[in-house]
Amino acid sequence: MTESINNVHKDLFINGEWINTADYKDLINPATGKVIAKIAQADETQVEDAIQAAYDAFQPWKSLELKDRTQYLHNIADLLEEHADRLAEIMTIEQGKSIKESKLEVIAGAESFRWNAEEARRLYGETIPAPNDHKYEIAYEPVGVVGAITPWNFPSGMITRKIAPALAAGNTVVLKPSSDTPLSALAIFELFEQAELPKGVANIVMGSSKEIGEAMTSSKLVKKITFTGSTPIGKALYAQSADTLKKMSLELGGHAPFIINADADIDAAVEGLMAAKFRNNGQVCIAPNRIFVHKSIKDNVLKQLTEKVEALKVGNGLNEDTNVGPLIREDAIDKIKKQIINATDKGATLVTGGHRLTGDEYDNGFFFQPTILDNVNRTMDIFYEETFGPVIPIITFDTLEEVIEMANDSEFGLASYAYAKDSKTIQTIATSLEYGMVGINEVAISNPETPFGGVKHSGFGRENSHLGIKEYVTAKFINTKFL
Ligand SMILES: NC(=O)C1=CN([C@@H]2O[C@H](COP(=O)(O)OP(=O)(O)OC[C@H]3O[C@@H](n4cnc5c(N)ncnc54)[C@H](O)[C@@H]3O)[C@@H](O)[C@H]2O)C=CC1
Ligand SMILES: O=C(O)[C@H](O)CS(=O)(=O)O
Repeated sequence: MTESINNVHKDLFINGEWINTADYKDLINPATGKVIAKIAQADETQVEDAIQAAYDAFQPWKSLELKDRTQYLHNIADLLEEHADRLAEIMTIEQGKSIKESKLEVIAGAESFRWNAEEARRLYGETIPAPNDHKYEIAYEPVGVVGAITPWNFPSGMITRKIAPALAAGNTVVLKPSSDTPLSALAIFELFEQAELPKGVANIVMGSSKEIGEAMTSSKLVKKITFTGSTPIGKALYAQSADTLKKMSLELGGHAPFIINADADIDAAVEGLMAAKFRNNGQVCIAPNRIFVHKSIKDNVLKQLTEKVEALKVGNGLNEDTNVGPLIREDAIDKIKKQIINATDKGATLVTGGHRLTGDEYDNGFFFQPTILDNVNRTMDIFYEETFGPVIPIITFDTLEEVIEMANDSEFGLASYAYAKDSKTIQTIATSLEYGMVGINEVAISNPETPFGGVKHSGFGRENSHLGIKEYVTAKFINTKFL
């Protein structure tokens, strides 16, 4: 286990060189609570060096012939696939998720590099009808240096879905990965080095989030910030970027409603809910967080769900039979416990779970029982706060109008789901939900081909798909008069 961790670089990668620092910070394995590595912490000058390196690399990278530029991305995709087992092990050790999920995430990252390499070749400009002696054109041009700040819940996927389109469109990047999961990012950068990506095209700095965030947002050289993480930090970065007027993509919190209508296929709904809710132990911004069940089918749904939840195997993600790993940190357990206590104090029923798992089997890891709460209502914090953990709150409803109103009663607007059969009901739900994504009788809503992103306080901008790469270009209008 320690070999894969020991062999990863722990330093900054700036202008094609591994750079050490004066300060190194402990990294914890959430399944054991033990220190597994010491990670370089950049000082202010080193962050500026990374931004400058990306700036210097921009013109040559942007000017490469497209087939040459995209070949680098194809090579990176090959390397990600080749090293998927090692990258997955590193991810599970630092983040906790099951090894199967980690491997799928790395493979999806390779797919992201391939998709964007292909899509870069279709970043066609446009011509607009113009007078005979004029030509009106739109050309899509890369924005320049991109500052990317990523979270810990998808330590590899969040990086690949940002860096792949940025590089494909001709930009250069400075990445600040989450301080909870830097090793997956560093292992990816080792592959960039192996792919002989030109110096400065991709740089990585770890250190104080606040200081690096401030350096990126205040820099005149950085033209775009792409961020995935919590809504308060997203808002802070938005405000900080006002002075330099950066282009931004913000993929923030979610609080997905999951509606099970009276006519739903209950087996399919329960299966979809289990898959979406317990992926990465609920630490997913598109995880179902408020489960609205029609009162006529509640008992049946609850029975099936309880059996499945109680059968989940919680443990170290490295064990092949683990379904659900630990939470990321101690404070994640505190947040969930607080929501559960608040809900039960106000009348919710604890159907199963509700407690931290301790004892030899769980080391000193951050393990929590998969939990179901019944009789949840709007007086409870869990109705409005993002949970980011293995808790299923059940809320019953009577009419379609009532459930749509409740589902939309959230400051968030990222993902939403509904299970129903009647086509008019489906149409009403799909058009009425105020969310960036709606899954109908389906929970797989994140693919390289399809747009991912939210509305309201879940942020703006889209990742993946033909829209995702457009977030990394500007549209230039060229008006030529022929003399
Ligand atoms: N949308 C999503 O996928 C995510 C949502 N969250 C939500 O946020 C809650 C808290 O999780 P955290 O890890 O604390 O999220 P966070 O928003 O603090 O962390 C996300 C990233 O932002 C960085 N960051 C933190 N403060 C910053 C600052 N002042 N300037 C620049 N970068 C900064 C972090 O180092 C990390 O790289 C979770 O419980 C969950 O509700 C967290 C992670 C991902
Ligand atoms: O939590 C997220 O940011 C996403 O849900 C990850 S994924 O579902 O697109 O893989």
